[in-house]
Amino acid sequence: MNESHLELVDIVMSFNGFKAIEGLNLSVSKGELRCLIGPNGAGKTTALDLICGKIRPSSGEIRYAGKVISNLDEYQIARAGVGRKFQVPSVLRQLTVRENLEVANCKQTGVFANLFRPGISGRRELEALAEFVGLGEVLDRQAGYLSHGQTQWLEIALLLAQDSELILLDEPTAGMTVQETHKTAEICNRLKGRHTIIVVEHDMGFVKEIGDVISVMHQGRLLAQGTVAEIERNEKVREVYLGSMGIGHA
Ligand SMILES: Nc1ncnc2c1ncn2[C@@H]1O[C@H](COP(=O)(O)OP(=O)(O)OP(=O)(O)O)[C@@H](O)[C@H]1O
Repeated sequence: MNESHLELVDIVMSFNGFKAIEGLNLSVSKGELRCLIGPNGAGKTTALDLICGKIRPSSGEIRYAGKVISNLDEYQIARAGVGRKFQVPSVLRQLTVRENLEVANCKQTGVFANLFRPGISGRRELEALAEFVGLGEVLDRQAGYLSHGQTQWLEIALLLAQDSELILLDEPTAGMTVQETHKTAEICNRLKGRHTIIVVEHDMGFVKEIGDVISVMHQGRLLAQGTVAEIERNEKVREVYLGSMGIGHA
């Protein structure tokens, strides 16, 4: 767990002179699930945009699996194993769940290698993956007819089908019911150790369910980092984000 899988080193991101990220340093270990929290405008989504190559830093360096990726194009970073789930789903609504997974998986040779032992037929693996995210019963349903929660889980399954080693989730529970949020936490917890995951979230109940280490951003920088308990106690974090009532009430 100690090997650094992703490193952001002195990152600055300037939009026409406005510094959305101003000297961000972040290191995430292999197999770790890191929660990224902070007030609106702190730079969390921009940080994910930088990691997946949607934008390039004005200065600084991003390293993934020991290699500099901040000079690569988005498709090259995706090919290197970085998968991003956006707030707006990108599933193919006309296709079934099964077909969506097949499309996501078709370019890979090591079928679902991260999740399931080799030797199982592609069909079995695909079904096991659907089961893993709770979509086993709706494999042949058109994606356009899935519930909001199911659509989000399909998005996560698509990243797994692409064999993404580093998974970036931007507010995965937005718009979910309490039950759906809890189920998403279960999925995230089961992925720990097998994938490196960064989750940007405002739902502090969810963060508490999944977070081992939490990084708090404020004004484009890292304000604090630690366990849920440490973050809850941190005066600076309470001041800018959590208020005085504790993380459960943020
Ligand atoms: N393309 C852009 N051009 C100009 N400013 C931008 C751009 N993208 C982001 N910003 C600004 O950078 C700052 C950080 O935005 P970002 O979306 O990363 O914050 P965030 O922490 O994800 O906030 P939220 O929790 O509201 O999603 C904001 O002030 C935002 O307006």
